[in-house]
Amino acid sequence: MLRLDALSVEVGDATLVRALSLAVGAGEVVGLVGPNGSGKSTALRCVYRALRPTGGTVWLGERELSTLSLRESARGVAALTQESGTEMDFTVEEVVALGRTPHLRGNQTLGARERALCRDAMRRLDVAHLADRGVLTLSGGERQRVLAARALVQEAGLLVLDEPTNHLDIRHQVALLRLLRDPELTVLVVLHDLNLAAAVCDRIAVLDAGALVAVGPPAEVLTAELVERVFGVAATVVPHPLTGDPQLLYTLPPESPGPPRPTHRTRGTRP
Ligand SMILES: Nc1ncnc2c1ncn2[C@@H]1O[C@H](COP(=O)(O)OP(=O)(O)OP(=O)(O)O)[C@@H](O)[C@H]1O
Repeated sequence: MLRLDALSVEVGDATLVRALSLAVGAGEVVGLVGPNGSGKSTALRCVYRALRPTGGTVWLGERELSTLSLRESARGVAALTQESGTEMDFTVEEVVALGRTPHLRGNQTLGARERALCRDAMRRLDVAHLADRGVLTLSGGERQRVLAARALVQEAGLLVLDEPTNHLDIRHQVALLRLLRDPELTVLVVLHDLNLAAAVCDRIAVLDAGALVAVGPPAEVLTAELVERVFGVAATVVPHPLTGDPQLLYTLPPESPGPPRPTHRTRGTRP
């Protein structure tokens, strides 16, 4: 469904993404993880056409992404990203309806089916009660859920999400990730929380310094050795008692002996 073929992004002397080859099959959820600055968002931006790669090819089904019109690619790829902002003072209902734009012609308005689709997405993302509110008045998590609803109603074959759980409380994180486990959806998602990634993803791809260093089912990829090597963190990996998914437990390392702290001066002891 989605295939990145030796995708590279170079800016000046820097290689942000290095010959990345990765496929996401129809109905699959693939997670992209890696340290800060490892190239995850950059790779994703090439998929939703915010950035033109300097090398390699993005295939959407049988078609090369760069040959599609913007309307065609908006029907094929829906994105929920850090760039999905809504600076205009639309209502929640209006913002969600914007997700249908790639399917409308000219000034065509939404039909009954489309309005029902929007209502359903708002219900699933728990924002129906906010329908008439201006998006600029929403909290960060509420706004993130509105943008997720907008991406869902786009009914694109492929959904790409960049840290979609940003701003969400744990109930809404779990609910949003649950929505991704829909056989109708093909998903490429950037996640920082490796435990949530293990719970939701069929496969996990690990980027380090722009290069793919591991890809496979969570239990094969999320080993203590990989987490130490890529993230520089000691983790204990245990199977989830109910699902068997790998879960990582972290302990804070002892504080390194830095310079001596200034001694606490108590009142009345000024020299
Ligand atoms: N236009 C640019 N020019 C130079 N460097 C850039 C440019 N855009 C991004 N970078 C750098 O490329 C690297 C990869 O950035 P990217 O946003 O893809 O990382 P990321 O893996 O998504 O990180 P994070 O986990 O912090 O969101 C970073 O070091 C970033 O500073």
